[in-house]
Amino acid sequence: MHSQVRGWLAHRTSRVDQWPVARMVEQKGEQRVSVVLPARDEAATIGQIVTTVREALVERAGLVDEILVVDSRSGDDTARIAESAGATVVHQDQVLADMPPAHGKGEALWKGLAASTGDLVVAIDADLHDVQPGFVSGLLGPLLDNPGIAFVKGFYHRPLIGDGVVDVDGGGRVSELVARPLLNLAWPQLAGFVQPLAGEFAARRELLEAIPFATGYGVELGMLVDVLDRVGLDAMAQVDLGVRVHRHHDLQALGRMSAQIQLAASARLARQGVLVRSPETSTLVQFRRPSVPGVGGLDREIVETDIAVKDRPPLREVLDRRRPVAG
Ligand SMILES: O=c1ccn([C@@H]2O[C@H](COP(=O)(O)OP(=O)(O)O[C@H]3O[C@H](CO)[C@@H](O)[C@H](O)[C@H]3O)[C@@H](O)[C@H]2O)c(=O)[nH]1
Ligand SMILES: O=C(O)[C@H](O)COP(=O)(O)O
Repeated sequence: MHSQVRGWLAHRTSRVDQWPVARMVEQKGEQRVSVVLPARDEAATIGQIVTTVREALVERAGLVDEILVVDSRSGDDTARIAESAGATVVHQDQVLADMPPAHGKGEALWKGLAASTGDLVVAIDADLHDVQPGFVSGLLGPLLDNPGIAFVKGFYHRPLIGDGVVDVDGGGRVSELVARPLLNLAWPQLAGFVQPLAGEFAARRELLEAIPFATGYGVELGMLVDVLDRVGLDAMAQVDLGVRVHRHHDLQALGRMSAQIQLAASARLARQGVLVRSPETSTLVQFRRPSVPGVGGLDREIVETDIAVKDRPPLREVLDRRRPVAG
């Protein structure tokens, strides 16, 4: 491991219990905090997450000022449940609605940044079971404690849960098989992040508004690379949040997620001059067991998926272009 990374790990890694809510409230002062939850078809979990954050951190502690759920084209009751649990809900395509729409988690997060108002923004995935208030206060800890920190990523143990069997550290398959090897190869300064794809992070608004956002599932890896580029490793930190349990996707869906992450990485490698060019789209060919026996030598169904990840520009540039010119 790079010696800079070893030093960073020692100085910029902390645990959730080092950041008690009461102290965070004192250190918050006049700053405003938004919790943003991108959510697509999360009716099963969104109500519980919003209720936990609202009761513990908005009403009891006063640490959080705004809970914003970005409904990312859900086909279920996500928006209604989130609203009844006390969140403000915006629909992804209705924020900056005059811009051509884009898809996926990164788009939802970018729209969430545009629609929220906090000086500090905390993002939490909406498919989590058993979210604790410490997820939010822990992520805020390093930001509130040290003005030199601009970005904080969560990490945790990740069980893989299936059919009554629990593999205590078997989760995070895309993180282990795609993101980590890619980061170690191309951006070894980021090798100290225990969960590079964690959807749980916090940052200062001015930083988030200054970087591009990859749409889709490229957003987490793209953000780590862009934040490193903008503020350097010493302004980044990570916090151990304990254990995180979420809904698992099947292997084919994880393959499509991986393809989006690779595209976001390749766009950044091209921007940094490492690759000569990066494709804007690609096709992922996957093979599936057919429901009826296949014909000829290939006993598989061929599934082709268009993979497209584009970068939303830094939000600040978009907002500045819209500001009325004085005089
Ligand atoms: O079109 C979409 C797809 C997902 N989501 C939301 O994004 C979050 C994470 O999506 P999910 O499908 O649950 O991703 P994971 O399987 O948990 O994937 C991991 O890896 C992804 C790729 O890096 C990260 O974006 C995730 O945050 C991280 O948890 C959830 O709240 C989703 O509802 C959207 O808002 N819009
Ligand atoms: O973050 C990841 O690596 C993917 O979301 C896969 O997670 P899982 O292996 O826990 O389903």
